[in-house]
Amino acid sequence: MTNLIALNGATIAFDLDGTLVESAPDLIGAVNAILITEGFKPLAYDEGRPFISRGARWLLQWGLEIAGEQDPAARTAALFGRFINYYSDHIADESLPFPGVIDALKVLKAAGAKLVVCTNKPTDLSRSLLTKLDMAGLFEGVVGIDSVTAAKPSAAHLIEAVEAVGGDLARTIMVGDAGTDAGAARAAGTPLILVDFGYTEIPAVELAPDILLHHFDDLVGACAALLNGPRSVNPLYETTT
Ligand SMILES: O=C(O)COP(=O)(O)O
Ligand SMILES: [Mg+2]
Repeated sequence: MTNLIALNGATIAFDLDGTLVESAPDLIGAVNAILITEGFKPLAYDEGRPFISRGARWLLQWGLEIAGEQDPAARTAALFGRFINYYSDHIADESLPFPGVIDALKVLKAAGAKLVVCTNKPTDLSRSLLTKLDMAGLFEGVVGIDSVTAAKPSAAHLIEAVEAVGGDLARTIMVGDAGTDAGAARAAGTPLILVDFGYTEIPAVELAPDILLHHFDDLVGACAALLNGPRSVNPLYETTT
């Protein structure tokens, strides 16, 4: 594949869980490790995956609730530290980058775009996951929930992530999988690309992205179209396969 494309001055901000990385197996695996040691039935994969964008604490509480715990909030508070320790030790046992994402990120970077991770996962866990998957070097910054004044869907998260890498909000695109990402992009006034294979209760198409992505092979073209406008895409973007 050959791509001739200019994205100098652009910043592409990426959600992590469900967008860059299929992290559901290890997140749900960690919930289940805790549930099982506490004598509860495990959470079925399909009962957990759509809700991951609500965060790990919510997922653990959900697992406890549907297993029959009478006071899931209090039990979650008691077990959350152990859950995080377990997850941290198993963060990349089964998690994998989504197909085509690494090649797409390399092309965007080579074209001059700054890449930043804008995630509601804590920054240290995000860095650890990306390092273990050999993806950390692709990003100029990793901005987790603990590194910002307000998390997605607040605009502040996206704005501060762009600032962290010296980017320009007016030349930024948000790429995500869920309502939190859509909310941040809309609030910050940036274009929005959503993948349709991530973790969301509301189908991505119903969140009205500017572009709905079915595969990362289409990411570079989508970014070029949004940043350069349809008329300038053809001369700048050339693909031969
Ligand atoms: O772990 C979470 O809370 C969700 O993370 P995300 O923002 O990368 O999807
Ligand atoms: Mg996500």
